[in-house]
Amino acid sequence: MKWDAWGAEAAATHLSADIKNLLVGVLGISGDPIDAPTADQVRLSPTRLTDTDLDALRAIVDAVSTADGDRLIRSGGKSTLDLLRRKQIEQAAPDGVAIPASDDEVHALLQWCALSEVAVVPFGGGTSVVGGLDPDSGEHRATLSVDLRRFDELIAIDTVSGQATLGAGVTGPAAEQLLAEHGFTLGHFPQSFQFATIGGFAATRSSGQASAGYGRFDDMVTGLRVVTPVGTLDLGGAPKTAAGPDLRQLFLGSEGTFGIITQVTVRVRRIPQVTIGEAWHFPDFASGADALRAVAQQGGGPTVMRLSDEAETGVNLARPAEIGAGDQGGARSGGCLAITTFEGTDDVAAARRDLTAALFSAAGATSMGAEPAHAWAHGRFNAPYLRDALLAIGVGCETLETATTWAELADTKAAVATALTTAIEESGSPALVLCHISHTYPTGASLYFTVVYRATDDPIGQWLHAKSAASQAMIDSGATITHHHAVGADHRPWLADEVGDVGLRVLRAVKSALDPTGILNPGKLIP
Ligand SMILES: Cc1cc2nc3c(=O)[nH]c(=O)nc-3n(C[C@H](O)[C@H](O)[C@H](O)COP(=O)(O)OP(=O)(O)OC[C@H]3O[C@@H](n4cnc5c(N)ncnc54)[C@H](O)[C@@H]3O)c2cc1C
Repeated sequence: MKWDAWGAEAAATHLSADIKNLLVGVLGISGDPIDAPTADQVRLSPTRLTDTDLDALRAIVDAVSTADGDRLIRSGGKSTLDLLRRKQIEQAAPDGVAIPASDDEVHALLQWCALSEVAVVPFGGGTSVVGGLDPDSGEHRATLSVDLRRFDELIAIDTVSGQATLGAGVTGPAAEQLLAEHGFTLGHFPQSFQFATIGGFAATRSSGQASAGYGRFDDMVTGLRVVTPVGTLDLGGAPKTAAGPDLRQLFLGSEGTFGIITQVTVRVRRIPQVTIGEAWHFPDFASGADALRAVAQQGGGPTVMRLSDEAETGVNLARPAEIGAGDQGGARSGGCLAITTFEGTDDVAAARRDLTAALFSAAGATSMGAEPAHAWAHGRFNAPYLRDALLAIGVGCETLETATTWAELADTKAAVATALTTAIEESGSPALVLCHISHTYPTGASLYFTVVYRATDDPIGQWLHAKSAASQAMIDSGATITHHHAVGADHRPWLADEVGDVGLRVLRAVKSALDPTGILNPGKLIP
């Protein structure tokens, strides 16, 4: 993973001259590259760990570093805010990095940190988009990034029950590869799939693009091992239990503030025999949303089901390589694009497709065939590279998401889009706001927004203003502050609105029981 951008070096996207000219015309940018330091030019805050600290840490773990390169790569996640910070000369970073290899080492590290007043930021794939990896030391004297990459094994697989235990540091592709050797799949494909980890998915309640068929990551988890400063919990076992509240739920979404997840047991499924892709054209977003609701409420439908609004359809966001080439490559004008996939045996996938097609057709959809769905599947992990190319020429680009009930969906979409547009326009730039329905449930859906605008001389302040307006609009319209990106530092000011004062007291009580000195991920999740 690059330190200042998304993804692998070789996979960078370069904007075509046509797109650049379009952006110059629409946003009024110059098109020239903006200033950004190389890694060598960045000045990190000096480490506050002493030689005595490092000796103590190295007695616990053999991989401990205070090298600038190791600290820089773990100094944040991959939100636009993070990437804008990476363009500054002076940057904050954790004071050191430790890479433990066993539960015992994690426990010893936590105990040493608690005694030594050193904060701990658990680090998975480094793909947080909510400030979950900010090197915040809180009340403590230093910050240690604890990287889980050595927890990289398939620990066990039970092919009879359909469940597998994976180390927290296993990445998305590694998990699929390890499970495929036994004929199974996890079916969790967030856009950050290539770099994010099993532990990170659990810690943030991640949701993947195939959630209509496989569920969210928290639906897949059957067991967890969590190491805390006061001891280790092994949770899960029986498929369901009435033995009191489900403690696994305390740790799903705990974002490294209650403990470090070292193993996750997940429900896995046999690799499907076939996957059919099909795209659909709806006359407008309202009819498309009604159709997705009908399918989600009926059940037995697609594995992937998403609907772009008119603006997103118009700019071709489903095909990052062809942005601006006209909707669906010019095949149709107006309306909205929906993408579906269906899995199973030949018969099951076909039956699921037919059930969905009947409801879609009744809502005015026409099939566009398989090709646009294949194009989406082919390019679905590429869009984040585009953001880097935009930021490099002074175009702001960020995504944010929420979820609400079907009854409130249209109002929430309008409120968030208006808040974003108004806030960006107040900064002096036009705003292009795109949206799609990314995850569906019988009772509601998540809305995923992309906003593109001209960055000002204060791009961080500009984005914080827009993000704050959008977050407030979500809360005011009764939607959640986050459907799957988590809370981190960025959404923390709105958590009280979401869970109430008593809810916050419960979370604080749990934290103080598990982490009495408050070393775990200060400044995240709990205000
Ligand atoms: C381009 C892009 C696309 C994305 N698309 C999606 C998407 O489609 N769906 C989605 O759900 N999310 C998405 N995300 C957000 C992000 O990928 C998820 O939140 C992911 O689950 C984070 O996993 P990670 O391993 O990278 O964790 P990190 O980013 O390393 O950490 C995330 C948080 O969890 C904590 N943490 C990490 N590992 C552990 C552990 N083992 N124990 C305890 N705490 C831990 C960290 O301290 C941090 O607070 C996207 C992000 C980017 C940059």
